[in-house]
Amino acid sequence: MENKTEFDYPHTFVLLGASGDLARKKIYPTIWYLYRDNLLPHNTKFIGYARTKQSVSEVRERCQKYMKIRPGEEEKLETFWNANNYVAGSYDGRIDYEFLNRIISNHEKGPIANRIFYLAVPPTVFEDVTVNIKNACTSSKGFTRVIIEKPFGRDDVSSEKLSNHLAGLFIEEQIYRIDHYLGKEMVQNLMTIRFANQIFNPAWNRENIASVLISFKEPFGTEGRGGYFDDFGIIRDVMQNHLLQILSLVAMEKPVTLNPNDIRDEKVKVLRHIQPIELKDILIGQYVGNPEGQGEEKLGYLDDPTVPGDSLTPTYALATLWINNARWQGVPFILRCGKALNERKAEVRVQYKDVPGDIFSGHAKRNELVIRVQPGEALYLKMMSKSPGMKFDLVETELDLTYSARYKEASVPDAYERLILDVFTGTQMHFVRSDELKEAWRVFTPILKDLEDNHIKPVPYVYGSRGPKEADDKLAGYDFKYSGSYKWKKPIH
Ligand SMILES: NC(=O)C1=CN([C@@H]2O[C@H](COP(=O)(O)OP(=O)(O)OC[C@H]3O[C@@H](n4cnc5c(N)ncnc54)[C@H](OP(=O)(O)O)[C@@H]3O)[C@@H](O)[C@H]2O)C=CC1
Ligand SMILES: O=C1O[C@H](COP(=O)(O)O)[C@@H](O)[C@H](O)[C@H]1O
Repeated sequence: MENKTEFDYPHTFVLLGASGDLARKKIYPTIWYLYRDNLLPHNTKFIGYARTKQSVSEVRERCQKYMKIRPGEEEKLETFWNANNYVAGSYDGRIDYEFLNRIISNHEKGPIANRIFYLAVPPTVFEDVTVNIKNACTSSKGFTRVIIEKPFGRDDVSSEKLSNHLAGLFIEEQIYRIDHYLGKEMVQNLMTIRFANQIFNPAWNRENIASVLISFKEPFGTEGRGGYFDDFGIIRDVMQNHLLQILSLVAMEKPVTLNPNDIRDEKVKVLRHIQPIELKDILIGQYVGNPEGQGEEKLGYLDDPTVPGDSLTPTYALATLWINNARWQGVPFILRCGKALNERKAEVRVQYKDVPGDIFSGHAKRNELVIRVQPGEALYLKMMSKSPGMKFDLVETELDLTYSARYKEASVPDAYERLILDVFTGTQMHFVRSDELKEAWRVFTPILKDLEDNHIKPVPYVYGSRGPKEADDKLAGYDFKYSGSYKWKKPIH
């Protein structure tokens, strides 16, 4: 008898919210890349579902410019779109989902057939959609998995309500909560760096590390999309999820095995050691226009017509978290994120303590291990060395692993590509479990409430700057030393 694997059975990928921005710009292109690279089960069909009446050709046309089609791929692209279907239906009408179910069933020949539902829909229809998937579209002869995107609520209460709702419909193994930062190369590398290198592990603690700075910077503002953002703000948009996920990977203990639940158990454990953030440990900012800037840079957050003129929503935040365990007690973990800043950057900066027993008259600067998530994946360790030649002076230098130089042939997949493929293969290592989410909201809900209830005014900062000046003073107060003396020379390869 022929030996079939999971990948030989029919799979259906249903994209709910197929007419929207996320679907067009991110999800259709992602499933195309996976299909193009033959990474998906060969018998996979794709169905778009949304209220808008449209044909597959219209979906295709709208996605075209985001698909990055290379010469020679035209034929494959045709077969991709031939494997697509589109169903127009409501989000709350069971009858529409029964119709969707019939369409899915049409190609499910054989004893096993698996289904994946991607919810690229606004949170307002989340409950209706999931109830209808459960009642009308669950696979009767294979797995049913649902992928959901943030926001997973806006505080502890609403998040718990959503978790309870989902738990009433699906088991945790069916729920894939996306935090796309968990799909990024260097975020995935954190565990390897820490646990596959004896040089880092013994010094990864409060005896050696002064502070940890985790940053996210974006060089553009809300650009007319402030309506959505204003309801959430940068803390909910980036800090409570992406930056906290990175923190948990930097700070957690070594998991028992690489099993996804062992890893997530450790992430939950370290989060449980974190106290809710206090007002004294946070600084919030909001960008104002730069009169000398160009185009959008001239406009402040409040100039966005979709934002209320008196909005106090932060577009920048710096918060310090304290982990009260034996490894980290007293070490500030500083999370910093903002929009309309001077550059695009996401990085982890582990700053080591000053060398005790100084014999270099105060010239030795602190070591820093920098893990740059983007742009341009890199890991570099800033260190002191003797200046080359006759002199005995110190120089600041680095051990540098820049991916573009070291791995010239490697192509780093996009975060969504990895994560969607993980859903097909059933690996939940890079997805957020409900108890992780609960801990994240426990840490952030009180401070969000404090900021909102007390109408705390964000500090203004200029579009295109490094953020509020006060943020650097705050950093210095948390034992993060910046000397400004490090000079990097890009190597010539
Ligand atoms: N492999 C590679 O590609 C490597 C690249 N480099 C590059 O060299 C450059 C310098 O390296 P880097 O590690 O950033 O070293 P630096 O110590 O020079 O840090 C520079 C960063 O410090 C921050 N900063 C500036 N002023 C202050 C202040 N008053 N207080 C606190 N922080 C401040 C700024 O970032 P922010 O605005 O975020 O606060 C700035 O980008 C970077 O562009 C880096 O990417 C270096 C080594 C290897
Ligand atoms: O989740 C979000 O992330 C993006 C930034 O993602 P990146 O992969 O481009 O770094 C951010 O722009 C958006 O506001 C936020 O919701």
